[in-house]
Amino acid sequence: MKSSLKEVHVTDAVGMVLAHDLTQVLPGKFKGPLFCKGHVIQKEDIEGLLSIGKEHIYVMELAPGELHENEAANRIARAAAGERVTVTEPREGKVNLVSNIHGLLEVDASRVHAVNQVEQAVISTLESDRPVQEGEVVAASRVIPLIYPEERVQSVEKILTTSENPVVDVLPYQTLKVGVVITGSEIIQGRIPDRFGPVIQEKLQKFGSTVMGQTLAGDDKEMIQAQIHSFIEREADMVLVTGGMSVDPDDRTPGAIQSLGAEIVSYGTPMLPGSMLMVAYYQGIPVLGLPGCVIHDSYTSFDKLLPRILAGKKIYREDIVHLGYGGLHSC
Ligand SMILES: Nc1nc2c(c(=O)[nH]1)N[C@H]1C(S)=C(S)[C@@H](COP(=O)(O)OP(=O)(O)OC[C@H]3O[C@@H](n4cnc5c(N)ncnc54)[C@H](O)[C@@H]3O)O[C@H]1N2
Ligand code: MOO
Repeated sequence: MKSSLKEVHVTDAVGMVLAHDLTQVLPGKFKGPLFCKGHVIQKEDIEGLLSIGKEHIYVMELAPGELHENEAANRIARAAAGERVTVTEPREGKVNLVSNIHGLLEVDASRVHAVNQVEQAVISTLESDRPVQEGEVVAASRVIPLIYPEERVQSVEKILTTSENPVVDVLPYQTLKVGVVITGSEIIQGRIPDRFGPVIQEKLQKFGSTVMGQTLAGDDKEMIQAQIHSFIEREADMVLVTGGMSVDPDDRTPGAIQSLGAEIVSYGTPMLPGSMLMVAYYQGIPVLGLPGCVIHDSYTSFDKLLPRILAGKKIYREDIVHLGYGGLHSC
């Protein structure tokens, strides 16, 4: 590095980079750093420096082509952030990316990996496709040394901006009208009360969507199909069919969805619980078969996929395949 030290009067030092830690000594009370090496001197620091007798300090002069860690981290964060993400002020060389909304985090993992290949550049994120809250820190950037070559920041910026899609953004949830078809002879005959409806209602409400209606179909394939059709005619944005997803002769849900002529993305997922889930699209509308475990397991493949669907993403076979790795929650 070509940076050098220069002695300056503190009143001329605003915006300059402190070259070493500055210790404050309050006899009998405190001894410790007032400012650390690398601190960028602010106007409001001057009085504190003068009050401990520091009229002159050593500052670090950056040579052309060198950046202070704060500026480097800031440039990386800005190049990564999408429109629903706010970049915070640098603190100790780290910049946070904060979600502006309650939504689904979208991270391009391949570009994150590529940035982290650049020597001593860091971008760290939460996992993609995860629900995040407004104000939640979703990613952070930094560089390792105090002084960092600008050309490396330029390489990072190039990687981050290779596509017009940002590397880190948050998708808002859409408000969907959801039709619910409850299967099971024990429910339609009133032998046991329905427990699926309230669970679904609560799960949808968390993301701002609503149940437009709920019907009972027993274990009758034609009735299940007719009720799915009826919801779609009434402009449902999604239909959920509950129960009857397993291998017993009375489990009619997969067959009913299949013989509608729906595009079946998957019957079965490699996530436990929730392995008996079906994801299909009929006339472009998501139709899901929900296995019994959704009632009693708090986190299943349905909970994993629902936020994606509500954020307007289509579920592909590859998304289902990827549920297995890290997808063992219980069995
Ligand atoms: N031989 C196999 N058996 C099972 C398998 C398998 O692969 N091979 N998979 C197991 C898994 S995993 C699950 S999950 C369940 C899937 O169950 P279903 O979706 O078929 O659920 P049902 O049989 O319809 O119901 C299970 C249980 O929950 C009660 N239920 C269902 N709906 C409601 C409702 N709306 N309200 C209240 N209670 C409801 C139902 O009465 C049953 O007691 O299959 C495993 N078996
Ligand atoms: O679909 Mo069962 O789906 O894992 O508990």
